[in-house]
Amino acid sequence: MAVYPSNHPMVKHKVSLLREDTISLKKFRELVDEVATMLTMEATADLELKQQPMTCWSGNISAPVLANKQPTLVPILRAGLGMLNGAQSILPCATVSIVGIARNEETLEPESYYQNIVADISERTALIIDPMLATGGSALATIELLKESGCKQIKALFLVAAPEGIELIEKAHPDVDMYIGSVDEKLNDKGYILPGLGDAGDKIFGTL
Ligand SMILES: O=P(O)(O)OC[C@H]1O[C@H](OP(=O)(O)OP(=O)(O)O)[C@H](O)[C@@H]1O
Ligand SMILES: O=c1cc[nH]c(=O)[nH]1
Ligand SMILES: [Mg+2]
Repeated sequence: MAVYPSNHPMVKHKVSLLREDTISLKKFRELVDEVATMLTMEATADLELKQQPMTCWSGNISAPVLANKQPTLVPILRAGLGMLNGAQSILPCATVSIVGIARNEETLEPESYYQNIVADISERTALIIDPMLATGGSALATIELLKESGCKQIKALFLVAAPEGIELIEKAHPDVDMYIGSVDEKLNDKGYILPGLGDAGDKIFGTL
């Protein structure tokens, strides 16, 4: 298991811009998309390659291409959809396995309402995408669902994560790698990340 907080200055800069209280819907969506793209680059830096013979303008060569099927992207509805375009810009042939989970805002427990996992999940790395890792309950439920479905390798990408959520995932699923835009300070008494972004789903979809 490894936790990879991004060290890229542009990721840090853009996550800081996302925190601006008066940010517009358009700007929030654009920044979510941009940071998702950069985290996907970081999370896919170890994709396996194989040498493939091909005919090039200068003759026959052997060139590196992906050795395996592209990952399946796993957006956790709703907010995870905001990261989908950015992730697909790096992985244009990635399949999409959608998981619908809403956190019960009273109990903070994840409530699952939809799932559609690709049939060949055992042959693909799953990249969970969700802007927020708070208590970790939603990510934990998603990881368990993916493993029950036969997934053998899971990575999870979050724009902002609380230490509480990271610890929960680390303990329960030490084989899952986490790529994080910013590790924030803590959760407040309502389970929101501080300083955080507020409710990411509401900000992406304008349901504030
Ligand atoms: O780590 P947790 O404590 O489980 O909280 C994080 C979850 O909460 C948010 O989704 P939310 O339930 O608000 O649904 P939404 O995307 O529809 O807004 C967020 O996008 C995560 O999925
Ligand atoms: O800070 C938080 C916690 C859960 N969900 C969010 O969107 N934001
Ligand atoms: Mg929400």
